[in-house]
Amino acid sequence: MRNGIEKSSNRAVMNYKIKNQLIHKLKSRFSTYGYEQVHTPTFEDYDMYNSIQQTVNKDEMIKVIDRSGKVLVLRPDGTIPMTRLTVTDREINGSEQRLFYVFNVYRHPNGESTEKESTQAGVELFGNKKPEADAEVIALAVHTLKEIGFNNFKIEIGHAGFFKELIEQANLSPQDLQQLQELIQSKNMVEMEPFLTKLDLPSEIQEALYAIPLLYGSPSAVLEETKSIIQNERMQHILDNLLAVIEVLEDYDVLDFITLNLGLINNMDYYTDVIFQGFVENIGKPVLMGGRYDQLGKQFGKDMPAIGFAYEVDDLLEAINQHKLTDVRNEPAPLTLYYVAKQRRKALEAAQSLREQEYRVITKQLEIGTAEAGILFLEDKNVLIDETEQTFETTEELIRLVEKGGA
Ligand SMILES: N[C@@H](Cc1c[nH]c[nH+]1)C(=O)O
Repeated sequence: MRNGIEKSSNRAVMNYKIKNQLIHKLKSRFSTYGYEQVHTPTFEDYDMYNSIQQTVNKDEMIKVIDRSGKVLVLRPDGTIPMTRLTVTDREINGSEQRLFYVFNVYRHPNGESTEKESTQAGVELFGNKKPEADAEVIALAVHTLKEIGFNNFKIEIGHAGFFKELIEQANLSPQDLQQLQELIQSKNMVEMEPFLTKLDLPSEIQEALYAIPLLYGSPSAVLEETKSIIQNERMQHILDNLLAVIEVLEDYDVLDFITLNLGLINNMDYYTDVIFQGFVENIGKPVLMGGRYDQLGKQFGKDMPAIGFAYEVDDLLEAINQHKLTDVRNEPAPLTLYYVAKQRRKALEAAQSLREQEYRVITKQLEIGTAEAGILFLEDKNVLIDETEQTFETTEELIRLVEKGGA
């Protein structure tokens, strides 16, 4: 205990501090790639979400009704409002845009989680369709994960169009499609085989679908294997596109962190091309998700290619804790300044001067037994009690003592 420091940091304070430091780190890194921060409203028009295709699942949205009876929704996603903002804002409309955000999204939980509210920190790159843009955001994801201190992590890259292309030819019922997606996602090869047999598909489609969960691993090997199940030009185009992105990622020197996973399925409908998720060791769910969504802009009136990703900040924090990567910078605890009633004015003045100099100061009336250490304004003297006791007259003298003591 120095200068009346009360060991204050309780769990809530610590957790918030760690979260803030993480967010600060992400924001600074996003900025160094030229992304600029914007914000969108928390309450949004339900009809807007309802009127567009490729939207958030309606059951997941959290609705509220305003005084006029209008149905609003708590921001269920970042990418949709960011796209609308970019399309409709005349100032930023037109050219390439790099934007980022840190805000909460609200969804009715599905799966194990019970939280309706989660913090996302995401980037969106609008107006660029090139593989270089895809690689840029993926490289940024790698850069941030490395910087946080993870060594063992992977960005899994897949393609939203690849699976779609195959199932289009298979013509499945929604239930079968759902089940197939689950089997692919869990790589459940044992159940996959009888399931596919039952569907009675042309054999080349059946084989291709069966192969999807196995198209997983180092980019070069997967790209090679995938060649054998290419059914048409569109699939060839998808493969060429993935290869082009991988080549840029090679130049970013991040291939060690990349896995190709053609069975990857993201839970948002708006993805059209490359999709990806970030996984760190021993954490079962992805800490970041993203992909290209070139058709969303059209829904708001402008054809505009786009790619981005978002960290689930709370999941990322859990991973940081598990991997013991918290590095909370210990700021000096606040100084405590005690006074007897008669000296209150003097003490408050001194506190003010210290605060002007960015010290954190708590003031308290002195009661018997309260002050073992701290800055005391007593009847007959002012004294700084630390490991030693030192008296002082003026605020300047006090500041000198505090600086010397490294309080
Ligand atoms: N909005 C997506 C993540 C994302 C950002 N940009 C593109 N995708 C999600 O919540 O999963």
